[in-house]
Amino acid sequence: MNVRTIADLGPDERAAFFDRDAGVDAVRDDVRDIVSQVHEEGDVALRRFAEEFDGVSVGNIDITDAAERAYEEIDDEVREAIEDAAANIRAFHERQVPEDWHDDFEGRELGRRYQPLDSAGVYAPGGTAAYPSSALMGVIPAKVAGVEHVAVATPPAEEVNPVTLAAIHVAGADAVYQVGGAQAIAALAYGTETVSATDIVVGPGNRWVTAAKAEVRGDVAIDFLAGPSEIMVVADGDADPELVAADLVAQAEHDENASVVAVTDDEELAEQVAAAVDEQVDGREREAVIRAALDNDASGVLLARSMSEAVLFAEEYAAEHLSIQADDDESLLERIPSAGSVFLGPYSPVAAGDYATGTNHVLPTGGSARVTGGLSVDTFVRSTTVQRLSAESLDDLSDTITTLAEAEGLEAHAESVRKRFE
Ligand SMILES: NC(=O)c1ccc[n+]([C@@H]2O[C@H](COP(=O)([O-])OP(=O)(O)OC[C@H]3O[C@@H](n4cnc5c(N)ncnc54)[C@H](O)[C@@H]3O)[C@@H](O)[C@H]2O)c1
Ligand SMILES: N[C@H](CO)Cc1c[nH]c[nH+]1
Ligand SMILES: [Zn+2]
Repeated sequence: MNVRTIADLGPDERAAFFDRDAGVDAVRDDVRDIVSQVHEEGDVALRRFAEEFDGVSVGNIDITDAAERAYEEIDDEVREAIEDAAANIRAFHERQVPEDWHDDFEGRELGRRYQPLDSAGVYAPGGTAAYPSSALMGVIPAKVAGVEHVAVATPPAEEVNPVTLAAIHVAGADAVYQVGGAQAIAALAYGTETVSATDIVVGPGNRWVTAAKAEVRGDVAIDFLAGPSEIMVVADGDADPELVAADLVAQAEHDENASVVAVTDDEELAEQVAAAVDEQVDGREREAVIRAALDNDASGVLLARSMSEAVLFAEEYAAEHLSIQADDDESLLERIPSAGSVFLGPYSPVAAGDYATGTNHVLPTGGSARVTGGLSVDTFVRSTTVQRLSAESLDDLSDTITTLAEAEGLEAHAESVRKRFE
């Protein structure tokens, strides 16, 4: 890997770091076509795409029964790890359950109530790697929120990954379908003969999955775009280059479209990180994927003229994962509010949050961390405001209401208030 200096990046090179949706944009037309075929042909299209994209001839699309069996059959050690991670994820998300409230505002009784959505569709990726952890991250918050029907879609295979199925069972899903990619998102959004349509479609995935969520948004609720993984490491000269490199390589391992960046003001550290990355990639099982991700226009080891420049770059990047490996990590964090999830200090590798701390790993990518956080209980609840006014409190407000109604030319609005006092 080469070290590049931020100040020397050309405008296009710089823009590439902040425009990370290019891979998703490139498949939008294909995905629109897949989504409309599923909408029109249902299960027939799902089976056709399973053959075409997954090389699998699917019998039963509904494999709900297989989840409990897989749970019984997997290794004890793996079952325990799933249960351990699930308990931590559940505990963290239980803290997020919003409470109804109401209060008296000078005679106006005002409140907010929360209700779970009726149903949710969770995508658990499984193309080039299996993602049991994503099944936990999608299903558990929905169930903690109180969603009655949670369905999971995961790519088809001769034998769907048993660990993913076991995780789906532990998380408490109500239905499991073997369908992957854009076609899975379309099925959860619109329904087919086998798959029930859901109120919201959530979960991470590759660029086809992500483009499909963008396509169905509007017809159905989605969480946000949680595409190919990203990491931004902000490091000072005291950071351990081997650890910085390890975190970059780990996220690069997800997808050739993943984006991984380290930024520092210390030239020696930058060179050491770049060299350590090269060493750590060699001979890995997913070496080709990692190398492709490292070659991305939005990946690199960057040298800043100061930590202030590094911080500004990281804030503009708005990474899915922000790792700060620097002495004054808390004060740097104050200056980088845009990130999906933050990892502070040398003992907080992103992999810890990926699996087991309890925080959610379904996180916004492509810069959308500027405006949204990750998956949470909030994703699965709707809020309603409620109000009851006394005669006196309506009287107190009536001049304000009628004056504004008349200023808007909406006489009937004003009249509906005056009528109460005739
Ligand atoms: N942002 C997040 O929160 C987050 C969390 C976990 C994983 N991820 C990302 O999820 C992704 C998982 O990717 P994956 O590929 O392993 O699994 P996946 O399940 O997302 O995608 C596999 C599916 O892609 C479809 N597909 C593959 N090639 C296609 C083509 N040429 N045309 C149309 N469809 C095609 C197939 O239908 C296949 O079933 C990675 O990018 C990873 O970084 C993101
Ligand atoms: N880093 C991914 C989110 O971008 C989550 C994950 C799942 N498994 C391993 N990692
Ligand atoms: Zn990961």
